This record gives sequence, C-alpha cells and structure tokens, in this order.
Amino acid sequence: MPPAKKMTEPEIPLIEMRNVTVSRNDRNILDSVDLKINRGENIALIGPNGSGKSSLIKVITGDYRPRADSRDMVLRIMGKQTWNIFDLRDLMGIVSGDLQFEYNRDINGFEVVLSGFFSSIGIYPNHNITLEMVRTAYELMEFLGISGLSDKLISEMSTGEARRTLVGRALVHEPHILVLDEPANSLDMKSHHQFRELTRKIVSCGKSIVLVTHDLDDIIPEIGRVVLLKDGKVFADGRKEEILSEENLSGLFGLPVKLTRNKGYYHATY
Ligand SMILES: Nc1ncnc2c1ncn2[C@@H]1O[C@H](COP(=O)(O)OP(=O)(O)OP(=O)(O)O)[C@@H](O)[C@H]1O
Repeated sequence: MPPAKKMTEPEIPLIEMRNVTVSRNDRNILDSVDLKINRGENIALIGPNGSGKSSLIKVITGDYRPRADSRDMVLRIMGKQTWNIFDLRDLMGIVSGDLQFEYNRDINGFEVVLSGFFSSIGIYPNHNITLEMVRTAYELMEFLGISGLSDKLISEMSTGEARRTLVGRALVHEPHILVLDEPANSLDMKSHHQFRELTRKIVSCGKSIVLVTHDLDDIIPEIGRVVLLKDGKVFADGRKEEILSEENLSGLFGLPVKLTRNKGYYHATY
C-alpha cells in the first residue's frame, strides 16, 4: 500500500468537534458532541440503532452541517473549518454497505478501485486517468490480495469480495483516514474474518481508521479507543479496556450485557 501522506503539522488533530449539534425535523439527532481524533489513532464508534453513528460520519464528510447557532461550536477537519466537499472527500476513504448498493452498474473490480481517484461511482469519459493512477490501483489491489477481482463485475462479486474491492476504492487516493461504516454487515463468518484481517493489515501501515459498528466482534485488537454514542450524545469515550465494560454496554444498549475477551477481541452476549 502507498505510504500515508505526510503531515506538515502532525500535532493538528484529524478531526476536532466541540459542541456539535445536528437537527432534523426539530429534533437533535446529534446533541453537543465533543470528539477529537488525532492522527494515528484508531477508533471504534459504537452505538445502538438510531444513536447517531452515521449522522456523525456525515458531519465528518461534510454531508450534514452542524447548527451554526450552537454556542462555542467547533468543527475542524485537519485544522480547517471550511472545506470544499471534493477536497474533503480526498482526505477520507469511506466504505459502507450503502456504497455497495450504489454500485449497481456493470463495472469490474479494477474500475471500482480506480473510481476512488474521482470519488465517483464508476469511471466516466471525462475522467483523466493517468498511468500513475493505473499503476497505483494495480499495486494496491495486489497489496489487498484482490488482484483476482480486477476483471470480475461488481454485480457478480460476493458481498465479501465487493466489500474488499470497496476498501481498495477507499484507499487508492491515499486518504488520511479510513472510515468503515458497519463494514461487516451481511458478511458470513469467513468473509468477516477476511475483512478483519484486511483491516489489520491496513492499520499496520499507519493508516488511521474509524470503525462504526454495533457489533463488538468487529473491533480489531489494534483499535485502542472506543467512543460510545447514545441518543445522539457521547455516552463514553476513552481507552478500549476501560470503556468496554459490562456496565457501560448494558447502559448503552439498555439490557444486561455479558462480555468476554479472547485474543484481543471482545464478544458480547445478553
Ligand atoms: N436526514 C434525516 N432526516 C431525519 N432524521 C434523520 C436523518 N438522518 C438521521 N436521522 C435520524 O437520526 C437518528 C440517528 O440516525 P443515524 O442513522 O445517524 O443512526 P445510526 O446510529 O447510524 O443507526 P443505525 O445503526 O441504525 O444505522 C435516527 O433517529 C434517524 O432516524
């Protein structure tokens, strides 16, 4: 995988939110959220359905704007308050189940990965594809172990194959941060395992990830920090070992949760 882009000012947080509130239909779907993500951090964002996880990601990607009338509101991405949405997309790579549904056209794995350079769903005649882009896409697919999917149409891939190809798309333009939004949804046991191993490989190259999930099994050992979200608010935030407690998770999900740990992974039962 290409090395992560160099930061000129490493002390600037990747993401800094203070007092971020987002309203829809007269309701706060995010409520006074404080969140700072530093470069090199790997975070799991966990919460029940409807807790605001995707909305928080949409704030980071510029799709949702916080209320400007919130007192002392701060939203900085890489130290900047104002972003062109296309430049913002360059900084991030996003993989989600929704994205997979958008790829309903007949394009092959290589084109899917290449389309990451243009933040588009596929390749179009107006795209200026350089030899460098082609080389990078091939090398990345090799690194991710998905070269065999180059010629396969995404519509004919299994969910696991498509998900790994979308990781290639998300990484090809060397984003600073990789956001995995419920990446293991609909994956069977083996595909889930392959996906986790792939994520570990990416993290080992120094890429920061934000993993959004409601399944503790998705949290790879390399993730050191966990943020719990409930009813649009940060319920708890800190070191994984402290935050992932039966007490916190029971409070978060509203039912008694039993927690087990095995080889750096957590598993919840109820
Ligand atoms: N554009 C919108 N208009 C109205 N309500 C919205 C909008 N986007 C999100 N919401 C509401 O905000 C709340 C949080 O939604 P969000 O999708 O962020 O939750 P989530 O934690 O990602 O849930 P899930 O795990 O089910 O994906 C939900 O009640 C949802 O209905």
